[in-house]
Amino acid sequence: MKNKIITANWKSNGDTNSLHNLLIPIIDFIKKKESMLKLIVVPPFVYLNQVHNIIINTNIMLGAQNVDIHSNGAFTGEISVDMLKDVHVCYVIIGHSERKIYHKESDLLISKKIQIVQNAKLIPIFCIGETEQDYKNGITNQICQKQIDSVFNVIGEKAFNNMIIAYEPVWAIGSGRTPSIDFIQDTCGHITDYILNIQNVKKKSFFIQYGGSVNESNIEKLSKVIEIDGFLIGSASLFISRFLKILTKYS
Ligand SMILES: O=C(CO)COP(=O)(O)O
Repeated sequence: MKNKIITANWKSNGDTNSLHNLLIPIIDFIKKKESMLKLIVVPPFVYLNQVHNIIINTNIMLGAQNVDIHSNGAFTGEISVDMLKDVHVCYVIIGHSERKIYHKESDLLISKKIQIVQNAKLIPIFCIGETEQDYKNGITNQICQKQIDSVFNVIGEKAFNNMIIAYEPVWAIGSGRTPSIDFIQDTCGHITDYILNIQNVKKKSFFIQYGGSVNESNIEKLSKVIEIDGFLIGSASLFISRFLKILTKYS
């Protein structure tokens, strides 16, 4: 049976009302549909508690968009992994390209965050992917390998067990453009083989999502990629009619 995991990354969007109004029909859909689909919703930090209270008693899971590497203490403005656990977070997006671009997060910091998250028994959604220039230069595989190597160097091969890896080409995020199906297939296949080789095993113990301009028009085509276990969706997950179409087509 193919894994189907959808993560809705709401980024820095929404408010108390709009997130409530978004979630109610999603919960209705998930309850009615006997589907193998697993759904993770990832609101901004300040709405985690509210969202938890709405999705409680459903099988929708809660994710966070970031975490600090420090535990509780004098780190003004930061959120620790203990706080995330306290508000029932199970997944944490780490290494998103927007955090690399706007907050200058390095591969080393990202690897440390993954370690913190795993030590707390939460599951990282580790974002990797190439810039447009890398894509044009034909070095996508090397870029993904470098990002994977950094995690391996800090945590070792066990890092990849049960992890979600999100292949998100930076140039596809929010642009309306996606790589070809063949390209996604080849890249995700390469990521899988590369990690299996590091682990020296044959069986995959991690999941791969694709992210970047996934929408209601391309979801059917994208879901044909056999290497993919699901999708990390940004803007299309903020509009209920679009998101329900995605869930319907993918279920
Ligand atoms: O960055 C993304 C999800 O983390 C993708 O965003 P879009 O779906 O808006 O392209």
